[in-house]
Amino acid sequence: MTGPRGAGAGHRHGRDRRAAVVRAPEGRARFTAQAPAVAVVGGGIAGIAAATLLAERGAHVTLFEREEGLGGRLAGWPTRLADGTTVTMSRGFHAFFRQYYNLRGLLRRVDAGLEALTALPDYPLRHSAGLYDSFARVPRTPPFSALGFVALSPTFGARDLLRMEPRAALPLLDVRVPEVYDRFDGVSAHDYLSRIRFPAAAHHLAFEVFSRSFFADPRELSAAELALMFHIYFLGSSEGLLFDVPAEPFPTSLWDPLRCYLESHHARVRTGVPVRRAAPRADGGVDVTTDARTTRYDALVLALDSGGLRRIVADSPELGDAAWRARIGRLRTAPPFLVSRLWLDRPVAADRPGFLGTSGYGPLDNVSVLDRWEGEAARWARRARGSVIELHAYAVAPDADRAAVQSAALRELHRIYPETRSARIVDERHEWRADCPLFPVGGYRDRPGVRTPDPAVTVAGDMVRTELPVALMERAATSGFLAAGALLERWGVRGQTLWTVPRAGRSPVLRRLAALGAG
Ligand SMILES: Cc1cc2nc3c(=O)[nH]c(=O)nc-3n(C[C@H](O)[C@H](O)[C@H](O)COP(=O)(O)OP(=O)(O)OC[C@H]3O[C@@H](n4cnc5c(N)ncnc54)[C@H](O)[C@@H]3O)c2cc1C
Repeated sequence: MTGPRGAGAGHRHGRDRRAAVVRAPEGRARFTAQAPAVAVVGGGIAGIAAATLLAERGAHVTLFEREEGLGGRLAGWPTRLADGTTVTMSRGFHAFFRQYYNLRGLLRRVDAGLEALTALPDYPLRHSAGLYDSFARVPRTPPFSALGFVALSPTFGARDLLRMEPRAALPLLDVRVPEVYDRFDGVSAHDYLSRIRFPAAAHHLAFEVFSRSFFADPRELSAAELALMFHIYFLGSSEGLLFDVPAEPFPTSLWDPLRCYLESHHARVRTGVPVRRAAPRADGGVDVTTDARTTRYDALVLALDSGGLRRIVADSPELGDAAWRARIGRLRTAPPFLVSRLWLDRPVAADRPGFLGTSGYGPLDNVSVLDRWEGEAARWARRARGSVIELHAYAVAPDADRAAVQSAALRELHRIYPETRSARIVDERHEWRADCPLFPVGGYRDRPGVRTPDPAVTVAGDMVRTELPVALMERAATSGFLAAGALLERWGVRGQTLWTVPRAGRSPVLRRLAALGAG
């Protein structure tokens, strides 16, 4: 299925010459007569990707989203501040990495030059013990990226390097999906890193930040997910750890244009409409039930967060088979997380980066200065002569006192950017949610693939097994295209050409080294 870039493979949009193309099975360009009706449930990235491809091919698509707006975890909604301004609240900072080829392909449908995205120049990390790491000067092409990071990072001293257990680290040089799960899904990220004897400071700084970005404590996270992440973002791709962020709030930059695009392809977008149940029909179709009615569709894409998928499957006793239903029932959701946004009456120091990953600062995982990159926040900050700050705290204990966590995050902000101590909070919003998937040790076998026992029903979302090296938003987009493609294939219509970072270690030298580790 994969091969080098070639005719019909689509454009390679990144800089990595080894990025892999995944061609869809051959088929008609689109439906002509008698196009099927398809329901897509869930209006996050996965559902939007699936609905987009199906609608482009001429299917009659209805996209159901429970919330009032599209975007799922990247939805935005208006909120009125104490000073009378209406702004857009969201869960804020999301890094759109350069190796997110399929997500970028989705966005290019409405923004060919990706002008709605703006680059952040660095990904600095700071530890409370005083260590500071930066990826800005690190070369982007492996293995120089890893070597450069080690050479430039104050977290790797010569003594640390000598203590490391290189043999245990070698498999990181040749990560393949799904083999990485066979090998490492039974080990926690924490135990694996301890085995490598990663220098404690680097462990805290780089890996804890990474692992917590998966909303999990490293003691719970599968080492396979961590190894995969290492491959995608670091050793397996020459795009580097560079990323972009939307230059305006998510609805303006992303969802409003994509909704128009869907509607221009005759898709019906039904926001504020939760789907309650689905039931297979004897004629091969599926009945989809909302609070108002039950409607027959020829096929169904379930593009939900893991809790939403569990709920619908639990309430739809005829869907799939017993084994599949049991696996869905075992899917887990990561602990709650907090996104706090503060509108302050004074600016932060001019040299503060737009985004800073943090470690060792209590519950705080990162700090964004939103007005550095989001137009709406920048306009508010200019008018108020202030700043807009966002704090993220992931993997919070479910029974934690939430007000205390919010106060602790603010105290840590004061430590990191002391000039904020004297700032007055003009207004603040605190979003507590728990809708990210958890990838626990040994959990891979339970995660659903795109296909289900019922050929008329497919699944998409960032918890789905795609057998490709993709994660987070890119897994959502990729699985959405694959879920739509699996339906199109049945009807002899072509799916989406996809791209991924290389599907194995990049160079023969690294692969040979990795083979030593396997011995
Ligand atoms: C704070 C935060 C920061 C993040 N940062 C990054 C980052 O920097 N980089 C990155 O790549 N990823 C990041 N992520 C992860 C990213 O947000 C997700 O991977 C991605 O948005 C998942 O998309 P999805 O479509 O799979 O799921 P979702 O966005 O959760 O979409 C599922 C949709 O289904 C809807 N739904 C549920 N039940 C029903 C129902 N019964 N009927 C109808 N609709 C229903 C939900 O309302 C939701 O809109 C971050 C996530 C969070 C929360």
